[in-house]
Amino acid sequence: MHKNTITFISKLNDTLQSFVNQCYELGVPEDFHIEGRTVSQLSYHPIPEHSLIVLSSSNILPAVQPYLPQEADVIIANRTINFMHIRKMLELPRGMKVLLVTDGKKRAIETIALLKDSGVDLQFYPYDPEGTYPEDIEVAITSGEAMHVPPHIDRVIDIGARVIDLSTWIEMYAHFDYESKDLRKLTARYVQSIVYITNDLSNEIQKANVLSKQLEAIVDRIEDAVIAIDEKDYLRNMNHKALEILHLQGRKIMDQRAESCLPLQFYQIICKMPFDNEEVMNWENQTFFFRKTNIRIEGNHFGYLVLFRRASEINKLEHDYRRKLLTKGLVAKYTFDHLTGTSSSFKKILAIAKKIAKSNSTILLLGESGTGKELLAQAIHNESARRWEPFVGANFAAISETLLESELFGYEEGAFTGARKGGHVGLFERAHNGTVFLDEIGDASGIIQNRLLRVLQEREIMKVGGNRVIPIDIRVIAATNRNLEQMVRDGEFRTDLFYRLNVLPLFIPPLRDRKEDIVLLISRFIKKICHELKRPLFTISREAQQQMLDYHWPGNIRELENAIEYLAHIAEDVVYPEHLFFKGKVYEYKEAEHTKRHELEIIYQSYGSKGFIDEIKLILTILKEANDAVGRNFIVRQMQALGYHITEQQLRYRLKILKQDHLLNVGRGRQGSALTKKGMDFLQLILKLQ
Ligand SMILES: Nc1ncnc2c1ncn2[C@@H]1O[C@H](COP(=O)(O)OP(=O)(O)OP(=O)(O)O)[C@@H](O)[C@H]1O
Repeated sequence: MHKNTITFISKLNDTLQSFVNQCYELGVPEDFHIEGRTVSQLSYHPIPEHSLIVLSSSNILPAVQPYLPQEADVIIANRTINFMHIRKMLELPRGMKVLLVTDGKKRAIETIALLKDSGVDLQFYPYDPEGTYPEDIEVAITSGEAMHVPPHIDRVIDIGARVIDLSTWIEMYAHFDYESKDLRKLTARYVQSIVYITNDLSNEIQKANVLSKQLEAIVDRIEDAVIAIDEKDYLRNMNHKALEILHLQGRKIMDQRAESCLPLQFYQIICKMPFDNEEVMNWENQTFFFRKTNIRIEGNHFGYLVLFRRASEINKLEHDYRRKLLTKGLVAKYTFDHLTGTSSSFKKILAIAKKIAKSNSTILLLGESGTGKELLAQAIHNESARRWEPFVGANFAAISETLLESELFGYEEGAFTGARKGGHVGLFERAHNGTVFLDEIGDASGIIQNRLLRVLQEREIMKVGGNRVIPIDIRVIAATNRNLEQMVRDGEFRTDLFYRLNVLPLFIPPLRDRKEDIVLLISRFIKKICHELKRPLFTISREAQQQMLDYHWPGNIRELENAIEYLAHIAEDVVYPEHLFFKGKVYEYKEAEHTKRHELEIIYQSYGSKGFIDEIKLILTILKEANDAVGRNFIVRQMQALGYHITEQQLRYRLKILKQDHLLNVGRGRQGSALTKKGMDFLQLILKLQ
């Protein structure tokens, strides 16, 4: 029989194990004999006689009682946290919500009390299998009982079973009359484990200091002014920029209440501001862009961050960026404000163009040469979300085919004789994130069409002589004055490429079909050119203006602009008919037949999509056969006789559309409607296509 036997008893084996480990760690005297029993072992593994019995908790006393030897000495252990494991908890952010899990709520509450006494600053919730706890908890802490942690919590910190505290050890030593030197050794060892963790902590604190200095340096280098305020309204960080804007340099404000150290009006602004929204605010007569964001760490809220910057600085940045693009020739100069025109057809185009500018889809601009397709493409780019990114144009009629491929896709170094060192970045690559304008697409050769199709389908390019694909993000706007549909039919243009491009087609009517715009354009160009030439403004006589309105402008707006420039050189204050170089020329409606037909086809498609075609065909046929202007009543009656029931209101709407598209003329008052030449052509097209 050993003289100094201690028998530890607990419910769980792990707890017994941690007690035995603690004996070795503390270096108990050699004549100590350690025994261990779980409660369930007691029935077949009795407690040795004369042993000092140490119970893990008073809870197990009733279960142990029947097995206690007579006059046994029993100590109920005071238990404490194993400090070696406390570190894991200190890594969690202060005040974070955590679930404390043991085998029952009571012990969880005890452990929480212990942890709080040890200075652990977390928001603990005791786990109760039947109870509730906040749903957003993401971390569980357990003292050796990870098996009870609810399965949806992924992060579990096991701080091990609680160990026996110093007071119980002293009580055990006293029971066996150990000398004071043994006690001193015990306390020294016990305290040492706390010293280890203190050392660890001081290292951690040093590391944290370095990190915080690094963070400060980084925050200071941010161009925005930054303020971090914690959830209790204390200022935790503020960079130089913020100090400067708020005139707070040199003041000791860190870790003070934000309300008491920030200028009151400023404080009110940031309090009222919604989260995660860019806000424009005025402060001391300057405009600022503000942004306020929550600071969340592992689902817990730790205050918020305010970032702000003077609008003028942002404008400067954007300006600099644009200037950079400009020097590379990658900027779209024109916006919708540069597009002149008041005719209803032109206004309709502008309205559609503004709408489709916002989308990312490919746009196909159709129209005769000089109608403003490139101008519109630039305006669309500048109205889109890509406006700060490059706008790159390629003209398929202007570059030779041999050059075109390397211009579009770039080439690798050594791709061919004469290839530049370092290779060449192609147009598509330069346009990355921006817009590519494919002008005169109808002039692209078969080979280029194949390559283009690939780019549009795959959104990636391969350089000439290269073997690597480069992904690109571009918006495509294509333009042509040719009839692509006819070209497809004639086998000159790839069908699949046509469908890729024809996503959002937009037809710009020739100038002769929107004469209302001519006067406005004339006055705009006069101002522009006189300003450039630094000459006084001039006017156009009524007769000359009438001739200009009657002229058919085959070169469209470009021709009109050139005409005004010419006049600015030759005319004094007033332009008379004799100044006009096209005087006497007769308007012949023989401009590109294909463009005319294409326009009619687009009208056909648009009526088709509204389901009007049959009715329109009937209306046009009635008008044609009447061979004169007829009233609405007449048309309604004729249609009814042919089995079509249409109200006068419905008819009025259809006539309005036909008039807008110049397919018929509607006379004033009771004069009725009559077919135009264009209307006649359109009827023929319907008959042909049906
Ligand atoms: N609505 C408009 N308002 C003012 N100027 C315009 C307008 N449309 C075109 N212009 C001017 O007319 C000229 C021709 O325009 P643009 O080059 O865009 O035409 P385009 O249809 O692309 O011609 P092309 O098919 O020959 O390339 C340009 O100088 C442009 O500034």
